[in-house]
Amino acid sequence: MDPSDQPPSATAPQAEEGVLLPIPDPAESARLLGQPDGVEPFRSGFVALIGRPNVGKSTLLNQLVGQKVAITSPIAQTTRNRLRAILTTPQAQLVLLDTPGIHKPHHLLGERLVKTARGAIGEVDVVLLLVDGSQPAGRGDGFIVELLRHCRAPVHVALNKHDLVSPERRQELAASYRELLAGGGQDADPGGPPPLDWPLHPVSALTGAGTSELVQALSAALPPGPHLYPADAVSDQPEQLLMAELIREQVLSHTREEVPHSVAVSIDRVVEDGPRTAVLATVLVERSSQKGILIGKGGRMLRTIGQGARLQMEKVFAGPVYLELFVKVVPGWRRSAARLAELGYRGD
Ligand SMILES: Nc1nc2c(ncn2[C@@H]2O[C@H](COP(=O)(O)OP(=O)(O)OP(=O)(O)O)[C@@H](O)[C@H]2O)c(=O)[nH]1
Repeated sequence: MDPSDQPPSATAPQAEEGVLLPIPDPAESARLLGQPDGVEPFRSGFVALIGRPNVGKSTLLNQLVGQKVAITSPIAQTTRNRLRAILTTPQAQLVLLDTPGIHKPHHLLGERLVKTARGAIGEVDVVLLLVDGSQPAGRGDGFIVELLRHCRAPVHVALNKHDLVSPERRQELAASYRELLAGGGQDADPGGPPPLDWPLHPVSALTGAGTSELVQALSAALPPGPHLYPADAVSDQPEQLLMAELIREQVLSHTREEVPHSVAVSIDRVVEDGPRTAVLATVLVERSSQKGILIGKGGRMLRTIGQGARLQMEKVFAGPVYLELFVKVVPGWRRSAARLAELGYRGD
């Protein structure tokens, strides 16, 4: 007999039946987590920080966790790796994913940055869209709003850099973002997508103004849940990655446009040498002219970079650091997928 004629066995999966999952009920979750009645449950979860380059994502992360976990720079596209910063309050634990600014990719590294940012949106409990609130809403903001329109997680919008704006102008700027979310205000196409009611939060990542209200709103949007990391953790980033980022930050702040986008740092060795940590690292550039700039006259530039990075490392790792820096020319490293993967710039 043809096996396909046989009746299905009792244990065979019944594909057509499907499974009905219960809709999450916060009160029920709180009860299961052992929360007494009337007490707000502890909440925890993942928050993706999304925004155009240079809107202040790294500055906000550092401000929220109260210490340096991400590098910042006035040059766009500083953030390359997805970083988890952890913020624990008495009410909640927020695990924040820093994502590279969303922009149009120009080369392989650019494509990976965008892919990492898009990937983060699908995996989180809340999305925080950060915009430069010192400027009216523009087309770039519209692009990201459309990207986020169908995301499953609730979206909150932080209007950053409010310290740069006079109180009168703030209303005007906030209105431009409200209009963007509403679908273009009076000119809106009646058949267009429905308006979005994402909450707006004015903040200054630089001064910290408005950030505690923002944390409260984000915490309330998380599901009830336990601590995901120890309460005193601020980052799950491997130490060596942070060391490399601190060196890259110094390169970005001491050199001009000729160098920044073509620089990567690899940490070659870390040795615990008594009370101090010895770090050997290589700065990779694409052209020998860039190597010349980085080393500087009589090695002066490299010394300045090394000194700055060492001081930052000593702050972050709370102890003396000995840092030795090398510079190496690797032509076209930005375009080489294998080299990117080796340096930890993952596309997945
Ligand atoms: N005045 C002011 N400047 C800010 C604020 N937040 C960030 N900045 C500045 O804006 C610049 C960019 O900040 P970053 O935090 O590096 O921006 P980012 O969004 O992480 O940038 P990418 O890594 O390119 O995606 C830096 O010069 C910051 O000092 C703010 O609230 N007020």
